[in-house]
Amino acid sequence: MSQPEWMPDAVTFDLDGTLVDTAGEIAAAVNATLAEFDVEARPQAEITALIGDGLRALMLRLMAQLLLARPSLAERLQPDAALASLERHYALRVGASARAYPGAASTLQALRAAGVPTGCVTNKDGRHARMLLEATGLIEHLDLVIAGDTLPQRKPHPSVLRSAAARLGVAPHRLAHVGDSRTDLQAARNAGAADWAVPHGYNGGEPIEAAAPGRLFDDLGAVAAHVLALRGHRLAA
Ligand SMILES: O=C(O)COP(=O)(O)O
Ligand SMILES: [Mg+2]
Repeated sequence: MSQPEWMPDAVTFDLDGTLVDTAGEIAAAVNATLAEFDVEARPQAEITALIGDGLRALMLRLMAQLLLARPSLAERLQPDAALASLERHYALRVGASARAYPGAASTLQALRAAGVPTGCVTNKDGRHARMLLEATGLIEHLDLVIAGDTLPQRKPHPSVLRSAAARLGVAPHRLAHVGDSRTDLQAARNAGAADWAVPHGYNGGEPIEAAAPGRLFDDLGAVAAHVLALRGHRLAA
């Protein structure tokens, strides 16, 4: 007799690039910051490729790239001032143009209706994450939000998804985490959770296939369809 397929008891989702397409407003905030320091705008793709470890990390990496190419920019692009400016510009825009990916709300809803708790685990700061989840209406379909400043560590540290699992009342190996980036897959593997992915996100500008996800879904709707089919199978047996 064949083994029944592994089925999660809870599912967590990454935010940027997984539940919500935030790249446009992040790039707009970054370019508004650069303009304030008299630095020319960068292409959206260059900024998008830096999303994944939080806003501060994004800006510091972008500045390192810019300063490498043009050391003289150091005179006017100071890290503390640039980070403070980005915080202001992003706070003005967060949730304004970001859109939930197709199927985000219905997927969360369907999972919960089937008795599978849902969470959002992001490296974004909590205040920004909450604003986005409220603006997109996803917050009401989530049992848990863990942001980049909720715990002492952030993804991919093993404690993050272990803590998510504990708060959702399941063992880490009963959790599936769905993400758009290598960081998410690593966070899942480090915690002993399933490393699932969707292809529509950012992942440093590289296809997520290169990071060998345990399971790659075409879209968010396919995640719910998969879990519900497994549960139906299990319930019917
Ligand atoms: O804000 C970021 O850079 C990353 O956020 P994410 O963990 O939701 O992808
Ligand atoms: Mg992401």
